[in-house]
Formats: sequence, structure tokens, C-alpha cells
Amino acid sequence: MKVVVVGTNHAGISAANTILESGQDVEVTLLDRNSNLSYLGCGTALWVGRQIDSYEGLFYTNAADFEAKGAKISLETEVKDIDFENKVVYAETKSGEKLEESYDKLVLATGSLPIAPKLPGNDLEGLHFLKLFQEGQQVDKALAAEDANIVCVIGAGYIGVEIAEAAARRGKEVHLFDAEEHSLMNYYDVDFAEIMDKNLTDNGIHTHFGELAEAYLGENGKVTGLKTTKGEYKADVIINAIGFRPNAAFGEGHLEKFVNGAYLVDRTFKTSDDSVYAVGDCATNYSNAANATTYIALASNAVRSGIVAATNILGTHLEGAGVQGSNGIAIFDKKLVSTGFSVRAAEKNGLKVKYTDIEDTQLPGFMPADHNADVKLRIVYEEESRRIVGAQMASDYDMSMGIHMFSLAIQEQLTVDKLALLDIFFLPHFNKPYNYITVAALNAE
Ligand SMILES: Cc1cc2nc3c(=O)[nH]c(=O)nc-3n(C[C@H](O)[C@H](O)[C@H](O)COP(=O)(O)OP(=O)(O)OC[C@H]3O[C@@H](n4cnc5c(N)ncnc54)[C@H](O)[C@@H]3O)c2cc1C
Ligand SMILES: NC(=O)C1=CN([C@@H]2O[C@H](COP(=O)(O)OP(=O)(O)OC[C@H]3O[C@@H](n4cnc5c(N)ncnc54)[C@H](O)[C@@H]3O)[C@@H](O)[C@H]2O)C=CC1
Repeated sequence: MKVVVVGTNHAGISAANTILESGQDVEVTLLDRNSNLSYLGCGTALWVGRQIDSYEGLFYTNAADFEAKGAKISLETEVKDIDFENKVVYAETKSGEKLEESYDKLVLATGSLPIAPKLPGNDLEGLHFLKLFQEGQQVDKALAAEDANIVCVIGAGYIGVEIAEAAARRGKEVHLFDAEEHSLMNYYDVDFAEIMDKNLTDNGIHTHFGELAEAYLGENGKVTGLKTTKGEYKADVIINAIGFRPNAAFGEGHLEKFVNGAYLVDRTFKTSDDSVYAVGDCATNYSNAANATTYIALASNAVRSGIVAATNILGTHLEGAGVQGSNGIAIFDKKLVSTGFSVRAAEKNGLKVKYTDIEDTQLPGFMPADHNADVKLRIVYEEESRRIVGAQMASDYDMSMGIHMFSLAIQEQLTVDKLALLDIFFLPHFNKPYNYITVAALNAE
């Protein structure tokens, strides 16, 4: 059997590795238009903000690793077309050489692209996106310029908030804009988003919410400012971070697509063509909170989808467990994590939900105060069935492991009542006898 993988970042890598490490006799060919693979974008803000010394550790594999496993890999090779009837992939190398690769099974792992605001002035120098390693390098270089003092970030989602912190850590005056009234509204309810909003302003970031960018302003071909619905701001560097869209251009009229254009896949990550799988950010996922198909762009999902697709290609039927969109962020040491739906997201998805909130300390009062942080938790559950559909947590304490339990609860469709009497251990070094998870669940109406 011959498998061709198009796109060798997290999803393509995990599919290829699963096949190559299976011991089965499979010929694997990997094609990617980029010059590198396996870049962990999650680290961009860390090295741009100088919280880690270098970017080198953000790559976890390379082309030689795949060649050593017996795969054929061509980087700087862009797939231009796919003949799904005859099962042939057409690609072109950087030097213009044309390649043809036939396949028995094809894995599309072409990922996502940042959404580009269609604004006047979008050809000016000094405008940036943050997706590829190379784009991180450009932002890093732009911030290092002597005359780069003011940075405007459009979009206060995960990328925007993280890069705003990084630019502030580099001593820049940072202005952060979002169409919504708060930061991180794709992940949290207002009560939690406000914690991040305050954290950002407490750390010197100027937040501008409910404000839409209207034009990039410039002089002599270089950006000098940003015009929004509420005013004009000076800017030496502008970073766009208003979300991703799936990069799923192949198979128009042949492969079924989701509402946002992503490849529509089943629980095995197979597309509407039996020989073609699609994994990672270019494909859909199954949401256990919505009990429906969804689109969520995360590296964690990408890796799991690659494993599932490859296992099926190898002949073992395996269905993905579905996703909750579990996520986390840590900005100036303030940690927010969430899984499943916020109340707002649940209602947008047509669910009738209730929620139970609690604010407590992590440890008993007799523990030293400098080790004992406040924790805020919200559990969101469906009114009628009482199944848990979401959870949000915020603290200075690293409570992140707690959210995985809520992720499992959503996956397994557990009710909030099941959680109330769950055996949760107690040790003063870690938590309280009446810990906040138990108490929040007991208090659920
Ligand atoms: C700054 C930043 C921070 C992030 N932080 C996190 C985080 O903390 N946690 C998390 O879970 N997720 C995070 N993400 C999201 C995560 O990076 C993506 O979900 C993940 O990269 C998706 O992996 P993928 O392999 O599906 O797609 P991609 O990473 O988009 O890779 C797709 C690959 O396909 C190649 N390709 C595309 N078209 C072609 C073609 N025609 N021919 C050949 N090759 C092609 C591309 O060159 C690319 O290498 C972050 C993203 C960014 C940008
Ligand atoms: N910690 C993590 O897990 C991280 C995950 N990622 C993932 O990468 C993907 C892309 O991240 P982001 O680009 O930050 O997307 P995002 O969805 O997190 O945030 C986009 C933000 O842009 C705002 N927005 C949209 N259109 C706008 C407009 N015209 N003007 C102003 N604001 C506008 C939205 O309200 C939203 O707050 C997401 O799927 C995200 O989850 C990215 C970074 C870190």
C-alpha cells in the first residue's frame, strides 16, 4: 500500500508516524510546501516575549527523522492539484520541478490559514500574521527595530492576547483590539473574560473592546497607524489575529465540505471519498458538547486525528473520541482554562443550560498564604438532562489538570450529579476536604 500525506505539520506528522511505526509494509510519501515541519506555534509568544531563550526546542522532528524511518519526504514542495479519480497528487518543488505521486490512500493535513481582515492599506509594510515559524521570526525582527515603539494587535483571542503579552514584555506600548466587549470571548463567559481583561490592563496593555478595525494607515508604504470604528491610533507594528479558516481547497465538487469549508469527515476522519482521509485544522471534528460535527483548530486535536486516521488506514477500525475544544492560556501568570461550551456558546448552539459557580481557595486556610491562591470555577450543564457541557477555571495557581476531568465528563456525557459524590482525594498540600469541584457540583440547582 502507498500512502501520500499532504501537509507535514502536527496532524500529518502524527498520521505518518503512526503508519511508519506500525511495522506494516506501507510506502509513505510526505509533501509540504514549507521548509520546516513540527513547529509548535504555542511557543511563538514565549520566545518573542523572551520567556524562553530560543525557538530551537519548538521543533520536535525533522525530515531526516522520517527518512530514517523509510519515508520519502519533500519539503518546499507544494501540492497544486489532486486527481481523485485516478488517485494522483500533482506537486511542484521550489525550483519548479513537477512531481506526480500516485496513492492508494491519501491523507490531507493541509491545516489552516489566518483570516486576513479585508481593510484598506493591507499592502503596507509592518503588517503581520502569526501562523508560521517564519512569521514569528518577522514579528520578532519587527519588535527589535529601534523605531518600533507602538504595537497594535487586532483580535484578543488566544494568539492576540499571547502576542500582546510578548510585545509588552519587550517594552512596547501595546494596544489590543477586539470586536467583542471582552477578550477571549470564544472560550469564556464574561465573568471569566473580565479576569483576563483586568490582568491585561494591570500589566500595562491598552485594551480596546467593541472596536472594529476599519483601515491600516501608512506613509511611504509603511504602516503608521490603525483606524477603527472609535478612533485613530499610532502603530509601528500591527499584528492580525482574528482567527483561522480551514485550508481545504482541494476536491471542490468531489469531497464534501462543512459550512466553513473544512473537509467533512466521519468519526474515523475519512472524507466522502473512501480513499481520502483529512486530519487536523483542515477537517471537522465531532463535538461531544454539541453532539454534532464542529470545527475547532487546535494542535491537540490535530495530533489525535492523525493517529485515528492512520489506524484506520492500517486496517483497524477506530473511531475518534470526539472533542471538547479543551484549551488553556497563561498570561503574566494568570491562568484560564476551559472545556466544552461556555453558557454563551451553549445558548448559541441552541442548548438550554444552567451553571454553578464557586470561588474558593485552592488549599485550606491553615496553609501558608503565599502558596494558596483563589480559584474560580464554573460548571455548565444542560437544564433538562443535567449532563455537563462545559467548565471554566481561573486562578494564579496551576489548576489546569482539573479541566481534563471535566473534558472526560463531557465526553462521557456525565451529569453534574455524578460529579457531586465523586471520590476526590484530600491532602492539604493540594486541596481542601470540601474542595471546590465537589461543592460546585453539590450546589448545582
Ligand atoms: C501562534 C499560535 C499558537 C498556537 N498555540 C496553540 C496551543 O497552545 N495549543 C494548541 O492546541 N494549538 C495551538 N495553536 C494551533 C495549532 O498550531 C494548530 O491547530 C495546528 O498547527 C494544526 O496542525 P495541522 O497539522 O492540522 O495544520 P498546520 O499546522 O496548519 O499545518 C499544515 C501544513 O500543511 C502544509 N500545506 C498546506 N497546503 C499545502 C499544499 N498545497 N501543499 C503542500 N503542503 C501544504 C503547510 O505548509 C503546513 O505545514 C497555535 C497556533 C498558532 C499560530
Ligand atoms: N493556548 C491555545 O490553546 C492557543 C490556541 N490557538 C488556536 O489557534 C487558532 C487561531 O487563534 P486566534 O487567531 O487567536 O483565534 P481566536 O478564535 O482565539 O480569536 C480571534 C479573536 O478575533 C476576534 N475578531 C474576529 N474578527 C474580528 C475583527 N474583524 N476585528 C476585531 N476582532 C475580531 C474574535 O472576537 C476573537 O476574539 C484558534 O483555534 C486558537 O484556539 C492559538 C493560540 C494559542
